[in-house]
Amino acid sequence: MTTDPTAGRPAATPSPVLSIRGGALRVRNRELWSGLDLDVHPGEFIAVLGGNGTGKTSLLRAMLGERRLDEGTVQVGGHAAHRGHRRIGYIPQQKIAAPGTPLRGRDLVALGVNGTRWGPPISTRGDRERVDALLASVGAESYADRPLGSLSGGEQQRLRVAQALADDPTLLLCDEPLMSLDLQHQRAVSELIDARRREHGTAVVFVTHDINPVLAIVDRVLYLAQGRFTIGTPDEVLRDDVLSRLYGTPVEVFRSRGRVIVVGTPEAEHHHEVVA
Ligand SMILES: Nc1ncnc2c1ncn2[C@@H]1O[C@H](COP(=O)(O)OP(=O)(O)OP(=O)(O)O)[C@@H](O)[C@H]1O
Repeated sequence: MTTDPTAGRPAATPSPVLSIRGGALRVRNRELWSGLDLDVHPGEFIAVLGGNGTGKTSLLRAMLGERRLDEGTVQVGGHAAHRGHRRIGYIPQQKIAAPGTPLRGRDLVALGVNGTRWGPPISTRGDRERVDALLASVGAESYADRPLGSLSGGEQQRLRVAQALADDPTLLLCDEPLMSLDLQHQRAVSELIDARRREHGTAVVFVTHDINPVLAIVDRVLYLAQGRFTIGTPDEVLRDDVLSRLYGTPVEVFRSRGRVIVVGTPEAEHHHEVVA
């Protein structure tokens, strides 16, 4: 197991945006993981991989200050994580709006701009211009005035990205943002997030079941399994020996046409699906 919080990174890097020391989480007397040290630096893209219930969402909630770690500390920008941090953008696990939802895409993005995510409607000209710029940045102008419930999953997800970028975040937390999107929209949403971190130095923590759509842009992987974890570059982590040690069972990693396929994990056997 790799425990070095800077594993896989070159020396002499700027101060971390996010820093976890000795992190541990437990649910109902079950340890999800412990001893987690992780530094995430400006512009870094960290993928968090792992099967169902390994604590990926709980980890993001600890970064958001919505859940306390059972041990250890989480700092964002040098201060203890707390709720309502203005410089954290959050894309929660996708919820497609019901067909009758009257809220428009423009309103969703405006909620991110006007101070609190659930605050009053915006009114100032500056805010309206900011909403227009955000809508343009995700290519959503043409459907911004339609009710959310009438938009496709990919269109809604672009709007969620725009909302998460509204506060000019230094840290962007994404919880399965590609879930139920087709390949074209997976690529489009990944590119939006990648552009943000390249152009603004936003650090990205990206929870995903499938690393393949973002394999080319991931700097490091935090892989959670069996109450343990490992951290490193995709080449360091996505290997037979490393994952076999992590899972405690023989696991094979195949690479084909730029894709990674992991075979032999308990998740793959139970769900007949590829994990990474
Ligand atoms: N509020 C809660 N109360 C009790 N148990 C919880 C709570 N939130 C999460 N858990 C449990 O903690 C474990 C980790 O949940 P979490 O949602 O973090 O996992 P995950 O890795 O994000 O899973 P998935 O891939 O299925 O979304 C699960 O067993 C879950 O049932």
